[in-house]
Amino acid sequence: MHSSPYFELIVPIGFGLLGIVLLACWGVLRQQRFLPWMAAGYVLPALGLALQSAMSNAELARWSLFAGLLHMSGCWSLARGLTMRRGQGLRLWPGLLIGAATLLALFHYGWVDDRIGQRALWLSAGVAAMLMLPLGSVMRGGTGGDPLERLLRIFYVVLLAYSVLRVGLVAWVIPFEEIPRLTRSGYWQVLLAGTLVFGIGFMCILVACAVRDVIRVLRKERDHDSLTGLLNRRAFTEIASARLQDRRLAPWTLLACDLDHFKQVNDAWGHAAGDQVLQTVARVLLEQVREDDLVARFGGEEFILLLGRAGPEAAVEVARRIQAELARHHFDAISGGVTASMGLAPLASAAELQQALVEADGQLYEAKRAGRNCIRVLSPATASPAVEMHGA
Ligand SMILES: Nc1nc2c(ncn2[C@@H]2O[C@H](COP(=O)(O)OP(=O)(O)OP(=O)(O)O)[C@@H](O)[C@H]2O)c(=O)[nH]1
Repeated sequence: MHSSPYFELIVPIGFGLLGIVLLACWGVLRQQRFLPWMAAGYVLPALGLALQSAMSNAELARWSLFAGLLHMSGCWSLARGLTMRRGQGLRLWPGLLIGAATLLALFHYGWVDDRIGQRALWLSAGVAAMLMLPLGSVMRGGTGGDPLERLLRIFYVVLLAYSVLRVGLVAWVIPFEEIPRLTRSGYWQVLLAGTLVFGIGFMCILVACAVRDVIRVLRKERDHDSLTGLLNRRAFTEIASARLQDRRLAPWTLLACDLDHFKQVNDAWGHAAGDQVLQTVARVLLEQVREDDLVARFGGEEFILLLGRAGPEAAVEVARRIQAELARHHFDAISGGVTASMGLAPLASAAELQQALVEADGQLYEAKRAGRNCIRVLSPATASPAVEMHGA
């Protein structure tokens, strides 16, 4: 089996292009800082392969150190990119040690004692050892059932297994010393074909993961209030409509909560202190409700809660609890607690959501008019503002 010189060139060029695609993706997805490392993990070995493909065995001996450097630094970049993707670092010294040992061996078997088989063996072993560096980082933690993450892991494990297997093949199966020109041999052709197919697959998964991660971040930014991290109005409406389909969570009550005289907090302690109070209030609200309840900030100092498995009486209990907690809470940014007015409205289905928002807001307005720091509830039976309760 003899390889075509075109094929020998197509593979490194293909790899270089894949590296450029990764770089271009990084240009768009700037937060994905692992992408340039992965791009280097493609481009540097591609240069090494191109160099090797163009040479006779005698030339390979003289250039082996340089080609080895390209392969080693490329593999280290790949390892660095994979650990960075998992939000971890990669220590430099194990990579330096592996790289130095490999290059030393390549120098010896290229310049001192020219033995192509030994060079191939040491380079394969160096590549396998370098690719092992991110093993712990890639395999640690669950994939959360994410098919892309699982696929990425599988690809990495196959890449590692292949690079280890290659060390065995090179050591015991392939008679390198009898191959007149390594880069025209069947071994080289299979190596290039396998590397190309694998490289394309790996790159597709990497890009898909990067795009998916960016979409997740954008979606989070779209759905959440940047100051408190709570749901914003848009996301609240969307998620509440879906949650209201779940009959197991009935009955529901909508709770509108607005801090009293918040302008005075800003005026007395400054806007930054006001921001900190809003963040703390958001935490208090989340602490006082169940996990499947929804808490949103609709803007300013107004918060909306959807309470499940809570009729008006249970919801009033929650509102009282929140008021009591806000009053006694120690806020770092201001002295003393804050008070809040609350308006409650029951609802039976998603179709009633918009109406219930208006009603809860109406009750909140009533609570403000009644002197603040109190709770108003729209009675479900009479659909009129019936219950009046003063808070803590
Ligand atoms: N620090 C801070 N203040 C905000 C934010 N959004 C709105 N505010 C302030 O909240 C205050 C709301 O003032 P008002 O609407 O008069 O309400 P209030 O002073 O709480 O009075 P009542 O609601 O009637 O009890 C304004 O001073 C806004 O500038 C924010 O994100 N951070």
